[in-house]
Amino acid sequence: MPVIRSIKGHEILDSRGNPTAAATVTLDDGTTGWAAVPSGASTGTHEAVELRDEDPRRYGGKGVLKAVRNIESEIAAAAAGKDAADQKALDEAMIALDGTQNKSRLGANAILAVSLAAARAAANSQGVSLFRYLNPAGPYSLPVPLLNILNGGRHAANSTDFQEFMIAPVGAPTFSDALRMGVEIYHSLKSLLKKLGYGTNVGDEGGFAPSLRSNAEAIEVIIKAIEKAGYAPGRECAIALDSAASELYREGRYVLERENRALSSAELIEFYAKWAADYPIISIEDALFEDDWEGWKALTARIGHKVQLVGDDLYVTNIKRLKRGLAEKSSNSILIKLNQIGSLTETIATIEMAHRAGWTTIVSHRSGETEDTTIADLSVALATGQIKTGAPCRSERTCKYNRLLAIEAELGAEARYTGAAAFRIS
Ligand SMILES: C=C(OP(=O)(O)O)C(=O)O
Ligand SMILES: [Mg+2]
Repeated sequence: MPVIRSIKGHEILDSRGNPTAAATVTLDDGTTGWAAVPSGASTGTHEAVELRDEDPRRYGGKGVLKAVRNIESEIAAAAAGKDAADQKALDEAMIALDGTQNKSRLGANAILAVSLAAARAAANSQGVSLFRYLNPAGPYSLPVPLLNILNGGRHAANSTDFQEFMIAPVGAPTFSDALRMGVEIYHSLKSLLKKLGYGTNVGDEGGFAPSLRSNAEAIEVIIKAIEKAGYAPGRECAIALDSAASELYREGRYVLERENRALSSAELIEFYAKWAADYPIISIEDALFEDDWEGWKALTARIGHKVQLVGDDLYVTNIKRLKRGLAEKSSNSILIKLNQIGSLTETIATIEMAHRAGWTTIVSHRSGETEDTTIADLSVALATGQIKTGAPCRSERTCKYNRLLAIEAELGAEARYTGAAAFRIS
């Protein structure tokens, strides 16, 4: 049983050029594990706290030296001598040490960096891949990649109101075929946008960010890109959205600037119902505001039988909010972001509760990412069936896709691609 000998904290940069926290855990057998924590832009109000410094002279007050100090002082002292492979005991000790509901004292970024680095160290010490360490018995499945090929909202200025237009290659036979399809459609979209006279600069997650005339035009150009790449929209490659509607919400209405209108919750639900009837949309995330519980319930009753409805800001990977969603039938799916809750143990508990209830789960990156690839292993280990990790370009996104290719190769004949079954809707 290798125990934790020491922990180092690091202030590193994320893909937006902002500082973020990382940690290295060293065990008494000499093995190490490193992990880094990403950072969101359209963060939910109910997320665990990302601790940042107040010193305006460093990174305009956005440094994470406080979190790093907490890793190296209090957390390191509490973790020293603990079994790195007893994830639950380690995470519970850090949560108790923090002592708050939202990890605001030590920082969810500090706690999560150590939580993940300890798991990596334990896997390295056992000489196994992280996905096998997380679930030694399997079964494993390769997720459907939800590739965000058109960025808007908080992730790209002057683009669509909705934040993410993703493609889901549900009809591919394997993960590598799905990724190839996604890449071909991404390049097909680029040439189509050029031909239409739109810009092909990219947003925070690597998707194009053109100044389109309307939100519907984004869907229409993506359908054309799927066809131009030689695939059947819907059957081979479906469309998934993340509206990030909390960012559109002003005084009880949803403001669509591109379309010069502000919709009530009921009107926006009808808007989605029409889109779901007109277009091959398989999934909508954060369709409504994070506290519009009544609206979510109505939306699920209206289109939940045929569209995956995913709560991101609504649940913030928090089991308490998920329980409310399950009781009220607020949606049929949950987005999983480790840093929304701040420990590996709590994240896994949330995924398992959702699966037990028959809901789907999507493991997700953040818009500010690092080269850490933990989410790829987590999606395979827990058979979440879907992963959201941006466009197939920019290394902080492709490292997750490349890790999934490596896992597929390691599994060989055992590798299973989830495909359309991941969505569990008719
Ligand atoms: C990945 C997302 O963006 P962010 O990290 O900015 O919250 C999201 O909203 O799903
Ligand atoms: Mg989201």
